[in-house]
Amino acid sequence: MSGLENCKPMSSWFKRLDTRPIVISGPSVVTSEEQLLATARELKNVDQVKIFKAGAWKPQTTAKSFGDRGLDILQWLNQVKQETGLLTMVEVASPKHVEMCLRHNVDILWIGARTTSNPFSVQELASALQGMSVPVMVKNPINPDINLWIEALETINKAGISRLAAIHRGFYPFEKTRLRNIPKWEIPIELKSRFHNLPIICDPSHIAGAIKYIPEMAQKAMDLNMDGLMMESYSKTGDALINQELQLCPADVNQVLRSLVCRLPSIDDVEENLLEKYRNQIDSVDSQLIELLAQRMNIVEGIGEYKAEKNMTILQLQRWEKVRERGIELGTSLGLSETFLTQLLRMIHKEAISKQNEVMNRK
Ligand SMILES: O=C(O)C(=O)C[C@]1(C(=O)O)C=C[C@@H](O)C=C1
Repeated sequence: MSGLENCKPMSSWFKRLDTRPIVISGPSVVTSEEQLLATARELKNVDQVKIFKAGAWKPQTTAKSFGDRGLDILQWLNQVKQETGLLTMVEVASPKHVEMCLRHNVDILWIGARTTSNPFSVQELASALQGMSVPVMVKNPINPDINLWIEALETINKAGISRLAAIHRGFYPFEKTRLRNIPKWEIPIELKSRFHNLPIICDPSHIAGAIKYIPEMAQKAMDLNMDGLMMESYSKTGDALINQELQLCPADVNQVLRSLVCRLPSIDDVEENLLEKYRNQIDSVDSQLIELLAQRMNIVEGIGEYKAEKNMTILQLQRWEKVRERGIELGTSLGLSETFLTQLLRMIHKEAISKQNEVMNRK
């Protein structure tokens, strides 16, 4: 593990945040004071919701309406805070936003996906945050670029922010998929394995893009041991301007939360010995798998030398087809999925080709 070691667990950010999952909810865009307050009042009745979020400045609005509207919303949010006791959270995209939020006692700031994608904007925000202690959450960039995400988190952290978390909201899909954003769960998993202390929140609303997929995405986030959920919601008494298709009403947020199964990250009793036993078995099988792969690559190198001598091409399509068919037949008969086998064999073949390339280039 390196960097971001000083990140504090969310339970220490504010007293109220000692639950799991920590739930953040609120409207994507604020249409009116009544809608904002009605949503907050209804969310107050949802036990697990601790943080009320609202977009005070949205890229959809015109430049002129930014400042005026933002200021109103920040004042309404103060009212929400006093009336409901919920913590408040606002997206910031410029130093001016940071300054206004801090002046109006917003509890938590978040940096949106589009801003994270731009290191210059992140640096400007970091300069505005220098010396402040406000907690900040950083959404993943639009593209599945983990380094860009890490760079943004580290830039904010270096400005002195240790109450820092990442928000996984999925990635822009180049092809149309069932979900609005491609989750690429391996990216937040990689982030967590590199930075153990960094809390990660999942935004199932933006990943799902449709209400019917939100529970499935929220459950997946829980199974990956994420710290919390950020869900779009609005009171039916008001109209949601944008993202209607993914906004739940507070009662539905409650429903999603109640249907979640929150499994424990580890257990301390006897069963842990059983888990330890399974893990030892896995370690031993993994070692064998890797040794066998190394053996296979040695043989592949031998074939590479033979091919170099006989002036044969590296790629042997007919043979590769046979290898693939044989592997899939054996694997599926043993209960492995065809997709998994196809990917695995393809990777092995790719590595074999690059090994033989090395051999040929050595000659
Ligand atoms: O059989 C060969 O000619 C090999 O080099 C081995 C191998 C493989 O990895 O199985 C690698 C490359 C070929 O395209 C076909 C098969």
